[in-house]
Amino acid sequence: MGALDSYTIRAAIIDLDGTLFDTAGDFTAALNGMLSGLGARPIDLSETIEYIGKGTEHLIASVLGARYDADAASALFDRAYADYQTEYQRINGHHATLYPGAAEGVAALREGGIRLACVTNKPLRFAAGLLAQFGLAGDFDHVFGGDSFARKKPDPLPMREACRALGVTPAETVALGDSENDALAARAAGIASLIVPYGYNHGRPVQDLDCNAIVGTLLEAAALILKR
Ligand SMILES: O=C(O)COP(=O)(O)O
Ligand SMILES: [Mg+2]
Repeated sequence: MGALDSYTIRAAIIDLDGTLFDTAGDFTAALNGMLSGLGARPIDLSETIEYIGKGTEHLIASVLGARYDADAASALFDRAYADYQTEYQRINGHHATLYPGAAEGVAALREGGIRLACVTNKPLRFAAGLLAQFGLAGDFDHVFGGDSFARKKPDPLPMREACRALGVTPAETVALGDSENDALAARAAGIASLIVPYGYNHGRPVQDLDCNAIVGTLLEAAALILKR
């Protein structure tokens, strides 16, 4: 019995950071550009990874919160947020790599006639820019970012809106992600989910997540979805 045997899947909603791409190096470089302008302690990859996944506001608030008291962190937020975006725009894709099986999984799903949306908490322009750099933009029917809707994952709104845009029901859709934000959003939207173990789940094991299955790669996910 495969994890999706009772489903007829017509669409997949794929997360970006930690699922398609290892972007921890891009995040770390942009944060360090911002932190050096503030004269604050730099960040390393392992600290960055704990904060990725809940969008830019959460990321900046977490980084400042680990370096300043609450009043100083909130006073610095607007400047830090603006500086971070400038830095990220400049370095987007310089350090990012596709995970093994990610491009192959996307290609297999497309060839199998599955409609695809990318739903990420990353700002839309950075997500669209990265997909374009790696030649994947054309594979997605829609791309939605953390600034595309009023609420981000783990709220189900982005998943519901993606289903609407794709012209499918939640029951015909599967979400592929790397974190609790994807699993919770999918569950609340009534969408099945497959989770990869190699991304960013705030330092916690993905085995504890409420999902349909853990899959080693997106290519493995594609095989389950296409029931090959
Ligand atoms: O920008 C983030 O917080 C990461 O977003 P994602 O894991 O939803 O792609
Ligand atoms: Mg992710």
